Amino acid sequence: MDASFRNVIDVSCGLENVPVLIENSVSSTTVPKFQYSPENVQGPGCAVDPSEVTLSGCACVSHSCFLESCSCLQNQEQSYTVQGKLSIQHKEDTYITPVFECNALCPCEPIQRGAFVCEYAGEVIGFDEARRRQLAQGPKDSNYIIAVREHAGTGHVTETFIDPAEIGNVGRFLNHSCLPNLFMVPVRVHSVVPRLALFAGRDIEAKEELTFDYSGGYTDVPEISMAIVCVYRRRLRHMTVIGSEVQRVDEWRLSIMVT
Ligand SMILES: C[S@@+](CC[C@H](N)C(=O)[O-])C[C@H]1O[C@@H](n2cnc3c(N)ncnc32)[C@H](O)[C@@H]1O
Repeated sequence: MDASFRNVIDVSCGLENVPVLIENSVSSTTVPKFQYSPENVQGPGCAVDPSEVTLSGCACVSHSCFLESCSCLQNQEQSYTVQGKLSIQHKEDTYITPVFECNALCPCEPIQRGAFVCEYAGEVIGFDEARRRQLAQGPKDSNYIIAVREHAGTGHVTETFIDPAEIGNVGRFLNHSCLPNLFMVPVRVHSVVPRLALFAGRDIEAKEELTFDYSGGYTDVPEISMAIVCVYRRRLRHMTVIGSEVQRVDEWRLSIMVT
């Protein structure tokens, strides 16, 4: 990394895909104190929370909407090229036209195979703390601790324990399936601590529940998966490495759907 940056400080606190670094020539006292937000937030006098979905979605069922029929796109000319770049049509004496896009209420866009879906983010804890929390769980409590073991070619094993039970992101709501549509990959960005990223293992249509295999495997072959459904409880214990017995396999309190 460029030595002219204070690579210890990511001003975005990990909220951006790439760290926002401070140049070493900037004195630490002049680094502005502000809460970094990658998106607009509602401030005083703003009647509409910008993070809320306030535009209705289209009713397109195809995977790509057409200008003529898509209610989201109808207010504009073709805004993007087929390569996904903005169509730049600046002409003299014309105003820049706003862009309307499909949104979370539109059923038109499947999640494509290989697409990043979300992170399984939470408190990163040590083995002893993970075991302490695990042992403190009652038989009916859900287990959120994911243990990931990475085996380096040298024989070195790295263990990471992430618990989103008290502090965590949307990943905490994902259920286990032996026939999942997501798979987990440790990703390192700016830290030796891996981030647990979930990617689509196949194209996922609207309204499908998002699941991953807690044991770390991935198969989308139904015949193979059905054969291992009966060992779900044992697999779950294996997944957490440090031991978790799911007592009620019929428990479905919450699930995530693609909308
Ligand atoms: C990471 S949480 C998943 C979200 C959880 N269902 C919730 O509502 O918060 C893991 C817990 O969900 C439950 N769970 C996950 N997958 C399940 C499945 N396929 N069948 C029944 N329960 C499941 C188990 O209680 C497990 O300990």
